[in-house]
Amino acid sequence: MTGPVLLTAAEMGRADALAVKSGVASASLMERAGEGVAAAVMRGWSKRPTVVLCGPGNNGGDGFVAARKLAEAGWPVRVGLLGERENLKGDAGLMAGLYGGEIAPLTPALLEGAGLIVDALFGTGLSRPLDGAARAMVEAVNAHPAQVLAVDLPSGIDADTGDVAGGDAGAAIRAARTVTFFVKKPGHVLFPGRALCGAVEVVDIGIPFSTLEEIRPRTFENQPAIWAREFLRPGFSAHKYSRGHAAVVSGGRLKTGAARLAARAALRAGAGLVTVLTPPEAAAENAAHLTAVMLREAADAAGVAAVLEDRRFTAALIGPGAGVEPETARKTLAILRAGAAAVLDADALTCFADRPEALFEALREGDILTPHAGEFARLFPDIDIAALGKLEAARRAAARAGATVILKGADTVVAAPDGRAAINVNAPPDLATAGSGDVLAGMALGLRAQGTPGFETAAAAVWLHGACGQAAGPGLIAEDLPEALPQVLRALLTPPEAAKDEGGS
Ligand SMILES: NC(=O)C1=CN([C@@H]2O[C@H](COP(=O)(O)OP(=O)(O)OC[C@H]3O[C@@H](n4cnc5c(N)ncnc54)[C@H](O)[C@@H]3O)[C@@H](O)[C@H]2O)[C@@H](O)CC1
Ligand SMILES: [K+]
Repeated sequence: MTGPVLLTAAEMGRADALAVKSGVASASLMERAGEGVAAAVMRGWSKRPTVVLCGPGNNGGDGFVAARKLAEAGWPVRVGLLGERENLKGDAGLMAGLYGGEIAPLTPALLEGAGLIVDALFGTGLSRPLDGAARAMVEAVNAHPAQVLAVDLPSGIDADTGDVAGGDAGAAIRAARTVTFFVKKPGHVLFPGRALCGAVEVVDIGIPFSTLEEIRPRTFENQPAIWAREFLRPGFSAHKYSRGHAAVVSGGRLKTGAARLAARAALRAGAGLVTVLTPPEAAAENAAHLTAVMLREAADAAGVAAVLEDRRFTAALIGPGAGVEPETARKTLAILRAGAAAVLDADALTCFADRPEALFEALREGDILTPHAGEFARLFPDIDIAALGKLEAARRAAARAGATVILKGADTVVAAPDGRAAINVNAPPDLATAGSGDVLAGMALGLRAQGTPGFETAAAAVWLHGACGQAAGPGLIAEDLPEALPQVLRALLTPPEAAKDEGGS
């Protein structure tokens, strides 16, 4: 599997070294990288005055190659360099020599009359926030009307976190397009990096894919390829009992909607049976709104435990609408002791804020936690998302909890306790609406109830949730999302050949 693999800066360095070890010349990697950039320029824009901004490392080396290729094609090119020409080392020094044209100092005056700017200041080697001449240049570029093509990454973006180095006080290029090499980096898919990249193109520079066998990447773009879609299709011998029985714990009388939303999503995601466990005082309210979803009373933690003694329950969800009272923590622990797989959301997470260890001790590997950033901070107060980035924070949290963590947001990160992580890219902003998270938890519940492992369940649920958001479109409300699942699943499970037949008949 290579398509959805993401490599960190360190892993990319290893890929580079392994390629060279296998006999690929390092200068040829840079030559092809720069060639790819020049080709993208010529494909993307008509001929116009182009300014190439080169940095002091190999990103700048790619810039010199691109400038040479553009000049050879008759493009009017100007090159600016951060630092001194004689300080360029290795392949970058070589490529600066081969460029042959004038190399100007890096000042905003370079941009006068530019119709296009190629940003080759920094790539995966960025090691601190931009300052001095680099920062002044980046600010001038962002204020300039010409579009920007970024080489590898928009300069200022951290390849591993997608953050602007230095945070709000830092600076980074805003690009219309980004050309990267071999495979994408996490910084291309995590915000704000994702937004600053514009359209991302991946260019093959001759690094053999066999290097991935040695690197064993653990970070992926969340695509169906990473969670083999077979589990979404019931086998021919399936019956409702073989597809799992999911339980959803309902909140009190005025907070029952969240559980019903989740229950419906679980049923649509393929759980054979779904039962809402309701406090007696909310039974009438729940009963009035349920049809295919079943209903049982469970007054408290003991009641939940009693229902789940029936081992045909394969998974249970608590959190949506649950309330942060101590009884929610007791019910959560009852679920974890019962042996069914657990999906814990919202209040079921927050109610452990004062004693997270009690929760972590009870969790098992297949369990799933679905915090947003606020819930995450309450449960993992010493894992600082702002300092570590979402990816590393989610990874540490999953290792700490011993369960899969879905750290929700526009770029939701799914992390497993074994170190695997997936970054989601298909969620439209329309999903930021009341009840949307309840539906996601329900989708995870429905998949987990069928025996799908925790990480695959979580990644698939997040992707399906995003796809349902796209299918429902602008104006969507949470109720629309489970209803969009059949069309999303049909598209996902229809082989391309059959889809052609359907379209053509
Ligand atoms: N790894 C690979 O396989 C390949 C990498 N290539 C290019 O090489 C790049 C990585 O090259 P490098 O490792 O040389 O790193 P960069 O070129 O990204 O930058 C490193 C240089 O900038 C300095 N620096 C870092 N942050 C700075 C800051 N904030 N202000 C001022 N100076 C700063 C460093 O001290 C170093 O001199 C990639 O992004 C890519 O563009 C390509 O040539 C093709 C092959
Ligand atoms: K760059």
